Amino acid sequence: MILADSEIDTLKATKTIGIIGLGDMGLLYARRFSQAGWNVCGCDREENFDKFSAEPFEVLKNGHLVSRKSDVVIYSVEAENIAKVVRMYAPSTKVGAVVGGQTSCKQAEIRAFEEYLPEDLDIVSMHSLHGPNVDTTGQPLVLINYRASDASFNLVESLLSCLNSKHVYLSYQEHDRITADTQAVTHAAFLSMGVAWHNNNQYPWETPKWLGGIENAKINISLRIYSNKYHVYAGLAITNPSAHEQILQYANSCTELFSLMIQNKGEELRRRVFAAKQAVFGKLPKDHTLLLDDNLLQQYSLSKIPPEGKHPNSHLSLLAIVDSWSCLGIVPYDHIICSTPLFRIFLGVTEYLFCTPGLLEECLEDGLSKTSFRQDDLNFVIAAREWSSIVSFGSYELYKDRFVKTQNFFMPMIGEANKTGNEMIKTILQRVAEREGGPVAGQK
Ligand SMILES: NC(=O)C1=CN([C@@H]2O[C@H](COP(=O)(O)OP(=O)(O)OC[C@H]3O[C@@H](n4cnc5c(N)ncnc54)[C@H](OP(=O)(O)O)[C@@H]3O)[C@@H](O)[C@H]2O)C=CC1
Ligand SMILES: O=C(O)C(=O)Cc1ccc(O)cc1
Repeated sequence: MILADSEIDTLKATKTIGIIGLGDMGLLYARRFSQAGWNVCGCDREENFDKFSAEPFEVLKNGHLVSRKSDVVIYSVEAENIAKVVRMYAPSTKVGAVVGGQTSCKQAEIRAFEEYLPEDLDIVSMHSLHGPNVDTTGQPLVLINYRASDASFNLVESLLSCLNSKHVYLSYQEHDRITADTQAVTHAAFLSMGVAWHNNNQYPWETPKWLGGIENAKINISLRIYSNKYHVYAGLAITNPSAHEQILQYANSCTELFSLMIQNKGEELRRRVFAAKQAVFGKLPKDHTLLLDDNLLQQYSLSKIPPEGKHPNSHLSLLAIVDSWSCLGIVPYDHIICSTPLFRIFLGVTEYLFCTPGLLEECLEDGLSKTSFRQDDLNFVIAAREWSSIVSFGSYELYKDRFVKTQNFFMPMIGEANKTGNEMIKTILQRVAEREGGPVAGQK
């Protein structure tokens, strides 16, 4: 429960909030809490201490110093490091404090808390379902009351209320299941697009094949992911066992649909894709309006060449996501309350392809009869399989190696792609907010 303003003012005057890990998300939280009038302290690795001298909150040398004086401690470190870092600082936690974390998959985080925190400490975890450069207003923020008194939970919820996000209450198991369904597969698709372009030695904005709004969305989001730190995506996929299954299904769906196309098994392909369409989109109300359309996305192109004509495209990456949702029994609309901006865009683009009259038939026809996309689709299948095996090996090193190679390939365009992608996301999030009648959120 969010407390009354007067009660929050009392907490602000008496409680200290500690953030361990002042990277992108930790800094976002520390700055926002401090701007809202909370007493905040934080730390990063000791060797980074001097980087934070201009921050408007107290920066300490290490997590022991943060833990011993803070009434709320939030760990905001890499998923890969969570157990190691919690083990280090947990014994220094102040008596009576409440502890949480920001990692994107909660199983490993909760295990670390269970194992290393003294039993009398409360645990309330959280997850902001957006990146650090997105306006927090109206975005989903998951709160997990794992083991806490009402007073501790209310303290954490009241603290987080200054972000103006939409609070979603889940168990950690529900959280991990939903984020595997939404984030992990979304990332797998966009990561695979990047690797396929890289392996084909192609910058998609230089190739007239990738024309039009849907293609702009694919390119901008893929490059946006490759502009980030690899560990965010690695941690989220590797630490979440449900994600392995989803990503494998995505790779299998890509392989099987592509096999049907190259064998020219039109009837089987149509039957399978239309059954998937029915499973995923069949229950949408008659008056459902599409979130996205090709015209809206047309303007967000990285290409210097004016668009000319239309190129056939099988849209294998989008056919495969609907097929995998259908195979896994996932109805993505059930998870909209927990959606990240990228998931909404992926769903929006997919919905556009599947629900615009005639478009799906056209792309299946292209996939079956046109060969101009075969090489790209083959590379896409290989890339999806590669990501699936990297995740199932659970190797951060392999993940990093694959990610960074493709990141380097796109480096010359990352700055411009981020600018265009930011504009695109801003427009889309405004559209989401208008549709839902909520507060308008967007890119900062
Ligand atoms: N970025 C995103 O879009 C989102 C990320 N998350 C999750 O939030 C967490 C943080 O992500 P993000 O901020 O992006 O990542 P960053 O890499 O930007 O931040 C993590 C920070 O923790 C620091 N750190 C590592 N070990 C310690 C330690 N022992 N003591 C203090 N600080 C330490 C790191 O230092 P160094 O770099 O030197 O190792 C780094 O500065 C991750 O678990 C991520 O999955 C959640 C929502 C969105
Ligand atoms: O929107 C997305 O999917 C992102 O890529 C940003 C992101 C990354 C990790 C999270 O735990 C939450 C959001």
